[in-house]
Amino acid sequence: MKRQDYLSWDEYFMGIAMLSAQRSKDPSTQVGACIANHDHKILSMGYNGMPTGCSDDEMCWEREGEELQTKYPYVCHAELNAILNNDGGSLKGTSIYVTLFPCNECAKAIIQCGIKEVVFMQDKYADTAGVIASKRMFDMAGVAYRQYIPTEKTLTLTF
Ligand SMILES: Nc1ccn([C@H]2C[C@H](O)[C@@H](COP(=O)(O)O)O2)c(=O)n1
Ligand SMILES: [Zn+2]
Repeated sequence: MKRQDYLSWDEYFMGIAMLSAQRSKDPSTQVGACIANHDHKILSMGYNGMPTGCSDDEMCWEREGEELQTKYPYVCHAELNAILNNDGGSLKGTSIYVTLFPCNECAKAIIQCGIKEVVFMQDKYADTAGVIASKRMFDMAGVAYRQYIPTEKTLTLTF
């Protein structure tokens, strides 16, 4: 008889997004994303981080203060990194698994590259204009979004 406690596709793709988030150097919010197609193939992954060539050690990671001294103008979001990390093939009709609901800038990129489904874990910025705008754009553009339903399964990774 086959194993019964294997990961579902949702658990697998969200698990990859969660693992990717652990690469983030952001001290307050680590976000991961994983893009998969209808054949359950993973096409790309990403996490929030500074652009290539912009040193993680030299850039600011502050949330507050003079804008140019915060992380916000510089950090590349997990979803955008996952889209840009894709190796040239089409992302049309794919699903993006992301640990935090996409902001409006990532929502535009998600729509423009043809991703058709967003599966998110947290929505802690649901009340912000950015996330409200994302949902408005997804609704208009026919991008489905659904919250990942936690399964309480625990997986221990020992490195
Ligand atoms: N959907 C999102 C939303 C945010 N991020 C990144 C941008 C920042 O690095 C961090 C948020 O920081 P906070 O304001 O919570 O201190 O998360 C992302 O990658 N994707
Ligand atoms: Zn974003």
